[in-house]
Amino acid sequence: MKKVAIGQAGGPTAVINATLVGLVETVQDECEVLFVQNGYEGLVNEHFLTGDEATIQWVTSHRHVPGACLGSGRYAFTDEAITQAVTNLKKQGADTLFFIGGNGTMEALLKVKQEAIQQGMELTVIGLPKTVDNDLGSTDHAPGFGSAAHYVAQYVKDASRDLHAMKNFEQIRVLETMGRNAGWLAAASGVYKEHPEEGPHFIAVPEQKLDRKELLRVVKAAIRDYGYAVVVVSEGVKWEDGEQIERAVVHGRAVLGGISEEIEAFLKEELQLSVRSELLGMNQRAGSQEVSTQDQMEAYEVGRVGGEWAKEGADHIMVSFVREQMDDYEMKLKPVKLEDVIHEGERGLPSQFIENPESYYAWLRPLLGGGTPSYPPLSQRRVYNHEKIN
Ligand SMILES: Nc1ncnc2c1ncn2[C@@H]1O[C@H](COP(=O)(O)OP(=O)(O)O)[C@@H](O)[C@H]1O
Ligand SMILES: O=P(O)(O)OC[C@H]1O[C@](O)(COP(=O)(O)O)[C@@H](O)[C@@H]1O
Ligand SMILES: [Mg+2]
Repeated sequence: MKKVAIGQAGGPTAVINATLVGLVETVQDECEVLFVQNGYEGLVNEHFLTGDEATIQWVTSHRHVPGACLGSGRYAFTDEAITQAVTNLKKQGADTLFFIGGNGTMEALLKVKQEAIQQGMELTVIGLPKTVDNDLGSTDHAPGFGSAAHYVAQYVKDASRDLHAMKNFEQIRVLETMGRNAGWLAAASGVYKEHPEEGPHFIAVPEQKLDRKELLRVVKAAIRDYGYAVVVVSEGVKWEDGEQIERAVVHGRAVLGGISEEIEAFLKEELQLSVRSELLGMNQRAGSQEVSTQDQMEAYEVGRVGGEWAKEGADHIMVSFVREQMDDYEMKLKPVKLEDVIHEGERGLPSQFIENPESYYAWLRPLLGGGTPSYPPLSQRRVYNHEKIN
């Protein structure tokens, strides 16, 4: 009987547990299951949970629960730690290792495979994708992103209504999204926009440097035409002459954020209007109230299919999504080599999607589940009080 170790690593999502449940339900009859707690740290420090009946039942009760029920986290997985991880897996008698995670997780998984080869251990490794940033390479998208995109788009649509209602008091809102070096999430903020007066009016993505003149031009035009302006900025955006803003470095990884505050200060100074910046918050990645039904279904399938492929002998691959047709979305999965995923690095928003947002929205819509209810246009009566803006 195979012995399968399973862990989750990196930032959690609203649907990462669905992938775990899909996998566990697929392998539990034929394999012994060993859960790894707290990401790669659990492999090194032997935070294992035996997959007995009660534990399996507890894990599978998380199918619709956000977070990462095994514990995830970020951990300095050094070469020494990797050697220890493989030694521990050997000690446990595990012959297969699954990790559910993003680009960092896949890189670590391949390192574990290479170390196992060094130690003469036969270890199958399989990666199951998750990301809210959609920066994972060699796949059309990954579970977690659709829900996060829906969350951001709905938030921005509603924030427009909030700000429009208050425009005699506050005129500009700057909303900062997650995404690290990739603009997929920030760019998704416009997918539910139905009327020109609705926000977002300006979106800044990390793939392009932020031009002060252009920002000012668009914000002024929105204030002039609609009386208010909504700006969306991805946490990884740099000014044309600036660097990425790092709030901290933890285990060698930068915690990004703060560009929205700088934009707030800039626009206040330039326009002498009331401006508020806001971080959309950590629930972008794991909020359960905005889960996309498509994303939830796909997350489970990724786990199920990964389990099936392991039974058929797959090794050092990640389960990935392919899209064959743009206009008729059908979920299709295929194995890709971990080396290829890693080789691609952090995948940014393609320039054709930046230049043509409608083509991006067409690509994105199938991943959002039910989408959003339609709102009527904002008030047609223009009673604005910003003579300063011309
Ligand atoms: N280059 C690497 N070498 C070894 N381990 C890594 C590497 N990158 C990431 N990891 C491990 O994988 C974990 C998950 O990666 P991280 O980048 O945090 O999230 P994600 O997998 O979502 O991109 C890290 O916390 C770390 O333990
Ligand atoms: O504060 P942290 O640890 O950087 O977490 C926030 C980050 O986590 C993420 O949600 C996801 O990161 P990973 O998928 O790479 O783990 C990023 O978008 C965001 O930058
Ligand atoms: Mg990552």
